[in-house]
Amino acid sequence: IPSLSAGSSRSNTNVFAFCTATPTNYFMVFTKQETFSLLNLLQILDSTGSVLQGATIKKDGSTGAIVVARIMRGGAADRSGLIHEGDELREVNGVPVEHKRPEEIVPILAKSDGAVTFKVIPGSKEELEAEGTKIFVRTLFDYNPREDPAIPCKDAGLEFRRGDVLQIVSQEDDTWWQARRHGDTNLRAGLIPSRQLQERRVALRRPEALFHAAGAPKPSAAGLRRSFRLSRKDIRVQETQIRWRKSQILVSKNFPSYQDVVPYSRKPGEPYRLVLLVGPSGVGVSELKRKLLLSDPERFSVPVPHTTRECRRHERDGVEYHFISKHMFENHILNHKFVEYGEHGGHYYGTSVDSVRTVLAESKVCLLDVEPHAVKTLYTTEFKPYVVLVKPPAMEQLRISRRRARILSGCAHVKPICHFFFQDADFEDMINTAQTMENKYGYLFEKIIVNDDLALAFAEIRAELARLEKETNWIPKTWLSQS
Ligand SMILES: Nc1ncnc2c1ncn2[C@@H]1O[C@H](COP(=O)(O)OP(=O)(O)OP(=O)(O)O)[C@@H](O)[C@H]1O
Repeated sequence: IPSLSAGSSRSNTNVFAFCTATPTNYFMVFTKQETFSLLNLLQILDSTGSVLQGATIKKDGSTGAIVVARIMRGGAADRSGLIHEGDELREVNGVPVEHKRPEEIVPILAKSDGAVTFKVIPGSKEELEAEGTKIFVRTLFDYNPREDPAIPCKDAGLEFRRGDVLQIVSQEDDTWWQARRHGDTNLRAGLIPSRQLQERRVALRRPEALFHAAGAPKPSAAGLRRSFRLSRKDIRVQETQIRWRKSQILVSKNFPSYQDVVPYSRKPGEPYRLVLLVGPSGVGVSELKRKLLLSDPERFSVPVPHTTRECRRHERDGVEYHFISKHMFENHILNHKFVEYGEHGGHYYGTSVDSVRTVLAESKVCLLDVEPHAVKTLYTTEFKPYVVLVKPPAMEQLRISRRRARILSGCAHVKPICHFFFQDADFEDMINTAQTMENKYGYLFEKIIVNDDLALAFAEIRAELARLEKETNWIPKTWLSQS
């Protein structure tokens, strides 16, 4: 029997039968058309006995006909090229299905012994060519089709974890897209909720961040930062807390579900991506940063902060700090030169955008810990920030791991003062703040690290940063348009 291309199978010639084999040993047989060109009898066999693999059916609301709702990209039905979305099923194994519901048809298919015969009227809808148009997204939520009551077919769903990169292979349906996990050897696509569906679903739920806002603005004992040198150290604590209060109430109206991404590989000589560490006060951001710096000072560095305080005898301008006048500092503020700035003990401290550029120009990986609202300033093509959220573990683990840890408060330039052990209230505050950060800024975080055991958290972040240099990165598509 001559092997025909999939496209020619839909021609209306008087084909009696043909057979084609795919790598999965999948066969299609067309028999003689019964009436005229549009009515085909299609027999599908496959070696595993599963039939119509990779397609879903539905009852057409207006005509009552059973139609093929979706062809899963890369699945057996898709590869056959013989059955298409919109095709009408008239018979299955000789049983008329016109007035049946889809759930009544499934048992007929299940009873089949390896081969099933369909009588199909090809639909008029032409398949949109998805080939060649590669759309990639980073997922911003976990999805399990088994737990989704709305999905039309749980078996056709694609499970994913937050942060996975998916290739979207079909967006023809407004509510259910088809996607493949990037790098997955399984070519068959799965159903995922479309952006529109997911964002509408989340918006309809009560936003958790709003929920937390009710009891949120509780000043934290761990609220003070130590310095600007090796940690975020406090920057106008009170103002930050006020800002947080507002931001918790003004929860974003958007709940991004997928972020459009494109592959990116750093070219030799190009600066490294800026590494931004974000996390609630006391969670261990400074500790992780300090460990990274100590582990490889040739590779990692931090920007030199600015201050208006006096230079001490052992200090050198441009090493510990850039010492500048109050007038100049305020000028820099007005000219938006700082990523973050604050006041402590009557002096200003701040990290300038230029000091970040200086580190990157030295071909080092620049580590910077910032409040989440400051990330947006650096979320540009120039810096291509890799943003990590450091989260606390659950209360029980916090109590155990921080048994001997002390809250570090004060300022490094006054010598770190560390006196208080963490209390449950500090842990609660840490957990709530991390949750609020995730709710509000989740789409910015490329990696979330839970800092339970310090050694493990450090090993994880170090491995992640090493991976970043070796593997293809996925950066927001918007950064391309900026350049
Ligand atoms: N996983 C951990 N296990 C035990 N102790 C930890 C862990 N992570 C951090 N710590 C300790 O918790 C305290 C606070 O950590 P750190 O100063 O790094 O927090 P931070 O996130 O930088 O907050 P801040 O900027 O307010 O100082 C320190 O004493 C640190 O040694």
